[in-house]
Parts: sequence; C-alpha cells; structure tokens
Amino acid sequence: MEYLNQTSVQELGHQATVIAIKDGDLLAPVANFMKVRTVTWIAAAIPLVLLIYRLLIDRKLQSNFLVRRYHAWRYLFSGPQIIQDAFNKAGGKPFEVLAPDNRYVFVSSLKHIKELDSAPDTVLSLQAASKQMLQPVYTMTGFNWFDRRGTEGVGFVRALRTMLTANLPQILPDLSTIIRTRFEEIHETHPTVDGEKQSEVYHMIVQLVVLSNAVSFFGKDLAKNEQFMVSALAYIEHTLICAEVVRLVPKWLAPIIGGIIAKRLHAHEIIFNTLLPVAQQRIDEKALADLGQQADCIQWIMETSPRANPWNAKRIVHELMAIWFGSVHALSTTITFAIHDLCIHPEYVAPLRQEMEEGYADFEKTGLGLPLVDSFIKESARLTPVESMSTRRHALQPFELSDGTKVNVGDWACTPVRAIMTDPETYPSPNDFNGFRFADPSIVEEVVGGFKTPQEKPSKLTDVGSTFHVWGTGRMACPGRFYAAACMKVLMGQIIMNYDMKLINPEAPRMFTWRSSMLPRPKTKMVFTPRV
Ligand code: HEM
Repeated sequence: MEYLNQTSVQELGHQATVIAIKDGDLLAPVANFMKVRTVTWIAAAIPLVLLIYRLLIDRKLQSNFLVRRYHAWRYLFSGPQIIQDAFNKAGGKPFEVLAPDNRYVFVSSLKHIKELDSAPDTVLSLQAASKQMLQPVYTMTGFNWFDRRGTEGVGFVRALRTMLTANLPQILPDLSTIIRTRFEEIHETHPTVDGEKQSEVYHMIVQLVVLSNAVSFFGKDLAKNEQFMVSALAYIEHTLICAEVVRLVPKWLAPIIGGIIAKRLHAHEIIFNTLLPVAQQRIDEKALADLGQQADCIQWIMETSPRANPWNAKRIVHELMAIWFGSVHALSTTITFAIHDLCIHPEYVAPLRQEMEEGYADFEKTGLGLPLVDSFIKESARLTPVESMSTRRHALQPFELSDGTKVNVGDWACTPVRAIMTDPETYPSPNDFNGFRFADPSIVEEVVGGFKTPQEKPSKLTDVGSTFHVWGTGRMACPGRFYAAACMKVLMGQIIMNYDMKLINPEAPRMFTWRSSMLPRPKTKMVFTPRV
C-alpha cells in the first residue's frame, strides 16, 4: 500500500506489466484468450482482404452494389474527371455515370443528342431535372413546380429570349455606369497589403452580377432596396447548400431536413415577399388596362403567361426566383474564370483593350459586336465551363436510345459538355488556350496579328451547336444567353478599360469541383490597379 501510494499513475502501468510477466502462470488464461482473439482477427481479415482484392480486379464483382455506391459517392468530388474518363473510353457511344442520387446516361453523338431533343416533355423533362437540382419546395417558399415542362406554358422563353434581348440597348448604357461605379466602391473597401488592394475576385463578381441582374430584370428602384439586394446575393448560396443537403439525405428524411433548413434560411422569403406586391401591382394595373411604361422581367413574365390561364402574382414570383438562381450562378462563375484567364494570358489584355476603346460605345447601343472579347469569353467557357454536364433531361417515363441504351424512370439523359469541347476531333490543340480561337481570322489580323485562330470557321459566343453545349442544345437552349453575353461584356469591358490586373498567386489552384460543376475558389485574390 505504502509503495502504491508513492507511485505515479504512469509507474502503475509499468508495474502492472512487470507483475504480469513475473506472474505469467497466473495470467496464462488471459494470454491464451488474447492469442485466440488475434488468430480469429487474422482468420477473418484474410477473406476480407481477398474480397477487396477480387472486387478491385474481378470485373463481374465490380458491378456489385458496394462498388457502385463507392463510385457514386466519388462522383461528388471528382465528377468532371469521371465524366471525362468515361467519355474517353466510350468511343462516341452512350455511357453511364453514377451519382448518389442519380444514374446519368451521357450521349455525345449528334444523332443521340437529336433523339434527346425530340423526346416529348412527358418522357424526358428539363424542368424535372431543374426541380431535382434546385429543390424549389425548400428553396423557393414551397414552390411545387410541375415535372413536365410546358404544363403552365413556356412564355418565359419569349420573355427572356426576345423581350429582354430586344431591351438591351435601353439597359446597357445604365448598366455600364452602375457597374463602373459599384466596382470602384467595392474595390475601395478591400484591404491594402504591401501597398496593393487585394480583392477576392469571385465574391466581387457575384456582387456585381447580382446588381446587373437586379437592374436588368427588376429595374433600378428594386436594385436600391438594400435588404432585397443582400437577400438576392445570399439566396444563391442558400439554394446551393439546401438543395444539396436535401438531395443527399435519404428520401424519407428529405422533408424533415429540408423543412428545418428552409425555416432557418430567410433569403428566399425576403425575395418572395419583396417581389410579391410588385407582381400583384402589375396584375392590378393590367386589369385596369393601365400598363404604364414598365419594361422589365416582371412585366414580360406576366405578359407571356398563358392567356387562357394567366399566372397569379405568386406564380410569377416563383418563376422569377428560378430564373434568378440560374442566371446569377452561371454568369458569375463564367465571368470569374474569364478574368482569371486574362491574368494567366496577359498578352490578350492590349488587343482586348484596344477593341473595347474603339467599339464599346457601339456595343452599348446595340448589345452586339466586340468579336475579340466574344471569342475570349467563349474560349474561357470552353476550357472551364461551369458545368461538365449539359442538356439535362430527367426521365419521367422509360426512354430508349436508337442503339438500345436504356434511360430508366428517374435517370437523367445528358451531354458531357466539357469532354465534347476538348475533343481533338472538333477543337485543334484542344487543351491550349487560344483566346481568339473563335474570332474571324481577318479581324484578328486587322486588329492585332500574331494570334492563332485554329478553328476552321469563326463562331459567336451565343451560337448553339452540336460541339458547344455551354448553353445546352436544341429547342431548350438557354434563352438568357444574349443577355448573359452582353452582361459579361459589360463587366469585362469595365474591368479591362479601367484596371490593370493580376492574380496574387497565379500558381495556386483557382477552382474546385462538386458533382459536375467547376467553381472558382472564393479565396482566390487579385490586384486591380486603376489605370491613370
Ligand atoms: C453564363 C451564363 C449562363 C449559362 C452558362 C447558362 C446555361 C444554360 C443551360 C445549359 C441551360 C439548359 C439548356 C438545355 O438543357 O438544353 C439553360 C437554360 C435556361 N437558362 Fe441559362 N445560362 C446562363 C445564363 C442565363 C441567364 C442570364 C438567364 C436569364 C436571363 C438564363 C435563363 C435560362 C432559362 C429560363 C433556362 C430554361 C430554358 C427552358 O426551359 O427552355 N440563363 N441555361
């Protein structure tokens, strides 16, 4: 006892070992038990190791449930690479990729893409795919979108493709001034390190895109409503996070978890509550045949809703919220990558600046022109598209491609956009960045000279075709692309004309992937130096 009192706890442990060795006979049953346990572990481990080994090499077993699940979850972290590898192996044929919540059937031949495009909306639906991605019940104040696209009309296509595009000459001059001023203000707030202001470029661009879209879609008054603007910004992140969590939890848990998250995130409610009275007022004015001079998306969405069954204010606002998410997210990502590319390939700054200085005023009046900037953005989007998957169609009914490939109910049919856009068959030197790849060679020669234009034919950023799927394909190709291209030119223009720019650490990784998306790292910093 006396001895024990004098020893530390550590010494006690050591003492116990010594006693065990000395009194080996006494502790023999324990040692035997340990031996038996070790042998049992080894005996159990051998078949397990063999099983894992076989799973890795045996092709039949690879289709085993566990392996499929492993590949499905890996997709979350390495989606673009998995799609690329499968595309390389498929040799132009349809191929399958698994995600935790989906089976995707990718098609890349013109024939199969056409088959997707001509499938009825009751069989393959873009809207059902968007619904799964956005989870509107939780992210858009309980909006229960119909699975079938067109059930409540597709007037929004005319509202964006025709009316918003036609209105660009009215929007662009104001937008240029607003973006220039706001850029200066935001830049001013950034910290100065070693005499240079450092800006987290993605965050800055998202703020500017939110402002551009608010002005262009809802008019200047709403864009001055600070609470609305803060929520309009937060809404993008909230939607991404909430929708992702809901997609990944088991189906039975989704309403509970989704409901809890939806209650805690208020941005969607603020947007809804701000837009609702405005939409209601427009409906009331229409009823009084007092249309006023409003020319914005609220008005156009209302005017293009089905005549027989016009949308109420709530339905109009839900549509606007869906458009809002799609437009801000894709635009800000695409512009951020284009600005990164300007820093990585600074030889393009001078010719682009020259084109801007000569042609920006005309562009503002028409929304057209600036072919070199057009090509530069297109090349950036080709190599770093926000999405590696395009033309998503959720199967509402079983669908079979002409080669017999089956798309089961719940699966998605889609196209491997990034893999197609880096296919050497279509794009010479596919992995090289050629900023003027898509421009007319005679224009490049006239303005600068010395830059490669490796494509056989020039093309525009907004062109949709079988080899450039950034905007989707066929009859459902993005109707907002003309506005999107103009908005990107305004932002790029204001930056190129007014600032010199550099990435603080050009070698650092500047993107990360999640599912099939490629996203800019929010912490990537740049220095914008005002030009004198
Ligand atoms: C760089 C920016 C953008 C990109 C990359 C992009 C891309 C896409 C893609 C890939 C689709 C699906 C087409 C298909 O599946 O065939 C789509 C659809 C759509 N986009 Fe965009 N988009 C952008 C900006 C915008 C903007 C600014 C707006 C609104 C002004 C918009 C509104 C829409 C709408 C409403 C649809 C659904 C079309 C339908 O159901 O027919 N997008 N977009």
